[in-house]
Amino acid sequence: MSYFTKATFLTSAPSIEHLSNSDGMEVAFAGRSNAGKSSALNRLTRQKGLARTSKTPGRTQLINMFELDSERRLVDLPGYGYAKVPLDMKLKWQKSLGEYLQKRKCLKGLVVLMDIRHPLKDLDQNLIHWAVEVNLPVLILLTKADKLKAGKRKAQTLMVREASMAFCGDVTVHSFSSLNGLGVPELEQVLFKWLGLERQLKDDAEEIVE
Ligand SMILES: Nc1nc2c(ncn2[C@@H]2O[C@H](COP(=O)(O)OP(=O)(O)OP(=O)(O)O)[C@@H](O)[C@H]2O)c(=O)[nH]1
Ligand SMILES: [Mg+2]
Repeated sequence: MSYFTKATFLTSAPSIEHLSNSDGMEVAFAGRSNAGKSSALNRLTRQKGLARTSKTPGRTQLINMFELDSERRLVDLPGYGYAKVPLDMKLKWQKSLGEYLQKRKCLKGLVVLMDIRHPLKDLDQNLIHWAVEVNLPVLILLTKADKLKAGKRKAQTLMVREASMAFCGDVTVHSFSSLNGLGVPELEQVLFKWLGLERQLKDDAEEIVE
């Protein structure tokens, strides 16, 4: 059984300023509205209803925190870039997201999710730049990879890998599908590393062998 299946809902916060506990370690999932952040968290944790997903963009307005163990958390951030959100709210969100990346000491890495068919929009690039500036490692997941045939999927992944080199930081790119599980082992491996759980990875692997 994967370590991540034990995730439980911890708390919701209306904004980053309201986040309390900054002990331990956390990894945040960010991306445009509808990119598939909540679906990815559900797939990772093998819990269909852990994070709320929706066909309507902008569904996750709150920051939702999930606990893995007493020292480790996963964070589902509200999506950005949804056209119908008023401009002042958009600006406020961008400002607080920037502060979260800069100031939150327990943040160990950022997973940036982008639809494989429309990657690296302006706001995605800004976010990755902010993360790289504060030396935060970034994992780009190209979501909904099941929507493309293998050839196009590989071409898109290579294109984003090449483009991401321009960020000059610790940026890794994988294609991902919450529908069929593509990219889940790669995601798990990166999270184990960021959360200081390489030992757990070994245990999980041994369990599979047994
Ligand atoms: N085919 C396919 N659909 C997906 C995948 N991931 C998410 N979706 C669909 O995309 C829509 C949005 O998914 P969510 O997980 O709610 O997206 P989100 O990024 O959390 O959206 P917000 O909370 O609004 O920012 C839903 O209809 C999902 O079923 C995927 O890997 N493949
Ligand atoms: Mg969501």
